[in-house]
Amino acid sequence: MSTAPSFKPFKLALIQLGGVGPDKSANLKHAREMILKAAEGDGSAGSKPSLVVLPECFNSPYGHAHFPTYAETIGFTKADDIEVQTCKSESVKMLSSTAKEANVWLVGGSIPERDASDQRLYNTCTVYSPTGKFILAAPTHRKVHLFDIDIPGKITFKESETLTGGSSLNFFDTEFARIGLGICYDVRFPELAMISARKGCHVLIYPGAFNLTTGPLHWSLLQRARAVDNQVFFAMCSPARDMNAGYHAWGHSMVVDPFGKILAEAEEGESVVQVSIDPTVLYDARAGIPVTTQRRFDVYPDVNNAQ
Ligand SMILES: O=C(O)CCC(=O)C(=O)O
Repeated sequence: MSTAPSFKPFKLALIQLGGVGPDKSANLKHAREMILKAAEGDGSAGSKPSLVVLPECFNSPYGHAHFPTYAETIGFTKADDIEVQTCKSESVKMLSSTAKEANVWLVGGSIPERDASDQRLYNTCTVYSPTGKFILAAPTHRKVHLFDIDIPGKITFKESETLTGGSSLNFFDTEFARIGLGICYDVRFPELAMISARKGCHVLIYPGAFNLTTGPLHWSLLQRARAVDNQVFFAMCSPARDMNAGYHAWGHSMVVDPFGKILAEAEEGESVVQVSIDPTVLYDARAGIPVTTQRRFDVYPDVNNAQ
C-alpha cells in the first residue's frame, strides 16, 4: 500500500442538495450550479474549499424502483478529463467538467450505475480531481452494504431488490489528505471505517440519505462513533428534505472531528456546510487518547491486525 500523503489543513464543503426530482437533466443542471456556488466559499478571502461533496443519489429520486431507469454506464476505471467526455454517463461528464471549472476535488455523491459487463446495478460514488480527472480505480466506490431494513409501521426499504453490493473498500489521495469513502448504510458497519483508518485515511466521507425514522436515532450518533473509534474526521452529506418526494431525507449534513465534536451541521433545507479541517485536532486526539497504539490483538486475534 502506498504511503498516505501528509495531512494538511484544508476546507471542506458539503452540498445538501435540494430539488432532486424526476427530471435528470434538471437535477444535473442544479447540481452543477451548486458545485460552482460551493466552490466560491463564503466569498471571503481564503474561504474557497479544496474538496466539495454531493449527497447520495443526487441525480435521481431515491428508491429502488427508480434505480434501473436512472442507471448510467461508466465503462472505465480511471480517465483524464478528455477521456471522461467520451463516456456514456451524463452525470460523470458533468461532474468531471464541473470539478475542472470549479478547480476543486469533487466527491460526486452517488448515482445508480449499470456495470458495463454484467449489467448489474450499483449505488456508486465517483471522485474527480481539480483537473476533471476521474480518480478511483476499484472501479469506483460502490455501496458495499445495501440498505435493507424493515421497521414495521415506520420504514421498509430493500435496495437489494434492484442493486448489488460493491465489493471493495476505496480511498483516494489528494495533496492535503487521504480520504476514505462509504455510502450511507455503510456507516453502520464499523469494520469499513476502521480498515480505512488503518490504511491511513485522515477523513472519511460518506454521501448518505437517512430518513425521518433512523435519522433522529442514529445519523449523528453513528458519525460521532466512527470519528471517535478511529480518531478521524467524519462527514456525511445528505440531500435536503423534500416532503413532496417519495423518500423523505433527514438532511443534517455534518462534519465531526476526531474527538467526536460536531464542527458543523445543516438543518433540513438546501444549504452548503463549510468547515476548516485542522490536522492538529487529529494528532491531539491520537496523542491524548492513544487507542490507535493500544490495541490488544492478542486478546482478539480474530480481528485482523494487518494494516
Ligand atoms: O441506515 C439507515 O438508517 C439509513 C440508510 C440509508 O438511508 C441508505 O443506506 O440509503
